Amino acid sequence: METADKARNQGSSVSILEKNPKVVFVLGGPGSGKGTQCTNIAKLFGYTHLSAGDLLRAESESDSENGIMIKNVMKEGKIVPSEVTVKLLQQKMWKTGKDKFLIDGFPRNDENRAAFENVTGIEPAFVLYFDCPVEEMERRLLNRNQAREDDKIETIKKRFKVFLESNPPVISYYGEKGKVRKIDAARSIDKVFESVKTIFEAQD
Ligand SMILES: Nc1ncnc2c1ncn2[C@@H]1O[C@H](COP(=O)(O)OP(=O)(O)OP(=O)(O)O)[C@@H](O)[C@H]1O
Ligand SMILES: Nc1ccn([C@@H]2O[C@H](COP(=O)(O)O)[C@@H](O)[C@H]2O)c(=O)n1
Repeated sequence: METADKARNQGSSVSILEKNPKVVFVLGGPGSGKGTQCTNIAKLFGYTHLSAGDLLRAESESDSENGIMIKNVMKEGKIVPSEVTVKLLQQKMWKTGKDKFLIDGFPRNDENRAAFENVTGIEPAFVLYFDCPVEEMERRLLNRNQAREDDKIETIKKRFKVFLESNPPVISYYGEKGKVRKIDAARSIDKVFESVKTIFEAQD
């Protein structure tokens, strides 16, 4: 097998680095609007949108050895071990063949952050942080289509608790590096996107 093919199969970090990818982490609580805004950013600015939650949901439905473990962790609103999530992201990044990524819902905690940087050697260009009050996020999640098992109120409460405990260290870490772009996400989708656009126009 050719080296590049091997690397592609293994999700090798060396191969990803060859592309010198630009990565933007997109953070915010459950229901803050990350996915909605990422769809718009991807369209307008040509980024590839990768949602850590979507990758984990897909993996949980597969026959993989991790499937049941992931399902159970997600049902409890907890954070899946970093090596699992980083591997999924790494493989997906390589398979797309693209070099500009929005990574939505990652890093969820400091362990996620360190694992990604250690394994891939990639530092984000910046971190978009959608700041939204819990009450508004709860309203949005309960009004979403109720297609996700973790959008039941019991799991929503657990997800908020985990977010409130785990997100601040990540924001502090990147804040000290001057990489956090905080956005008031408690406004309409269009208003939030106006702020988002200003940030990306200044970067690209
Ligand atoms: N600014 C907004 N104002 C009102 N509703 C919004 C806004 N942004 C997103 N929504 C709606 O709120 C719900 C949650 O949005 P979205 O899925 O984008 O959030 P998220 O941060 O990706 O959530 P999760 O982390 O749970 O995946 C969706 O139904 C979406 O249509
Ligand atoms: N880095 C991550 C991201 C997500 N999870 C798990 O997935 C759930 C849903 O995530 P969304 O971003 O789609 O809301 C989340 O509650 C976690 O259980 C994770 O473990 N690690």
